[in-house]
Amino acid sequence: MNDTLSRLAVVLEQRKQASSDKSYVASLHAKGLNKILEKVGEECTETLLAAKDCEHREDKSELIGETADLWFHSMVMLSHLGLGPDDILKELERRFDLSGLTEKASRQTN
Ligand SMILES: N=c1c2ncn([C@@H]3O[C@H](COP(=O)(O)OP(=O)(O)OP(=O)(O)O)[C@@H](O)[C@H]3O)c2ncn1[C@@H]1O[C@H](COP(=O)(O)O)[C@@H](O)[C@H]1O
Repeated sequence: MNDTLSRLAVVLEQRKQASSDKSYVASLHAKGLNKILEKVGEECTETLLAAKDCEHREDKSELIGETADLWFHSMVMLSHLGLGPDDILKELERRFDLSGLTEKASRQTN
């Protein structure tokens, strides 16, 4: 697994036991799944707006920042539900070399 993702996953697990006053991640876990999903939704919208904004711009830093926020909050969501980046990476690995068009066609014949 990517080293940064795996290190972040370890920190997110540790933060389940941390105090909400000292940790943003702990405060999200304490507020519960609905709050976490609200943050994922917000970050998703902000990412879409940043992508649209930077389409014809050289500087893509805003999109990079918003996508990092989205990935981070998605990881908190997964961690809250007992999953981690390795579960998602395994699924992407399974799909490797499987054309999206072939996969779609196989669903339509079933
Ligand atoms: N990668 C991140 C990360 N990315 C974004 N954020 C926080 O996510 C929040 C994003 O919220 P918004 O942009 O919506 O801004 P906001 O208005 O402050 O948010 P709200 O008040 O609406 O919740 C900000 O507080 C950011 O600081 C992150 N907070 C933590 N991490 C990682 O998680 C680790 C543990 O963090 P703590 O639990 O805070 O120690 C850190 O060491 C980092 O590695």
